[in-house]
Amino acid sequence: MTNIISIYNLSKAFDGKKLFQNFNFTVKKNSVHALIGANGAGKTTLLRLLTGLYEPDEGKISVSGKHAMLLENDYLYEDKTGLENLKIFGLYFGYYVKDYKKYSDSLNITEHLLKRVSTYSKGMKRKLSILIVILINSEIIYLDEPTSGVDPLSRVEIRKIIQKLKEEGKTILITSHDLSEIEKSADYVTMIENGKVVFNEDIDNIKGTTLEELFIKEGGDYE
Ligand SMILES: Nc1ncnc2c1ncn2[C@@H]1O[C@H](COP(=O)(O)OP(=O)(O)OP(=O)(O)O)[C@@H](O)[C@H]1O
Repeated sequence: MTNIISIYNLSKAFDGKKLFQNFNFTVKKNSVHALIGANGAGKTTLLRLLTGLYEPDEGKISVSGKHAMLLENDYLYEDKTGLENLKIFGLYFGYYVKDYKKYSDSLNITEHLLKRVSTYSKGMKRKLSILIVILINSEIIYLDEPTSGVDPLSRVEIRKIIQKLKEEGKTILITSHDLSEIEKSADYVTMIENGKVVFNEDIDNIKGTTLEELFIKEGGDYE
């Protein structure tokens, strides 16, 4: 499998403090790759570097394809319905709203789309944001904490949609603190700490030990 994302020798500092130094990282095309690490490890910053929001100080970042990103927080029009949100974001991003049903059914939010977002639970808002990101139909999908604050049933639905996207040929890079969820949905896991790769594994190679055990062994302060 070819690499769709390659980071070579990245350095990035904030206010003179180095976060990433000689950092190397690759993501295989059409895989589900998880980035884990304690608070402040650099996961969101890495996504910002990949999406061009931040410039590297040194090194090379190569991304072969268009991306869309689920942000850490949901930015939705609370006083509009779910469907109206889909339409508004469709205007911004240039997607056709008619293509949404197969995904909204999998996410189990179709029947809620005529309700105002202000009546939604955190899980429903997260799923609506994910639906918008999916409809953008880019090759690479970044999901920053997709299951944070989400109920167990919605977590299963989000996991299923990630697999569906993979079957459609997408590449998905997820940041998460939800290690049991990552074990179920990722093909590859990279743990970062203080801007360094602590381990980078094929999920099949860590079977027998849990990600949580590995995380603690490698020094992360898992909450
Ligand atoms: N624009 C910025 N200016 C100054 N410091 C920054 C900036 N962006 C990120 N940082 C610093 O980089 C470090 C990593 O933050 P980041 O949000 O990437 O961590 P994270 O792994 O995503 O954490 P969390 O799990 O809490 O979301 C933090 O110490 C943060 O203060």
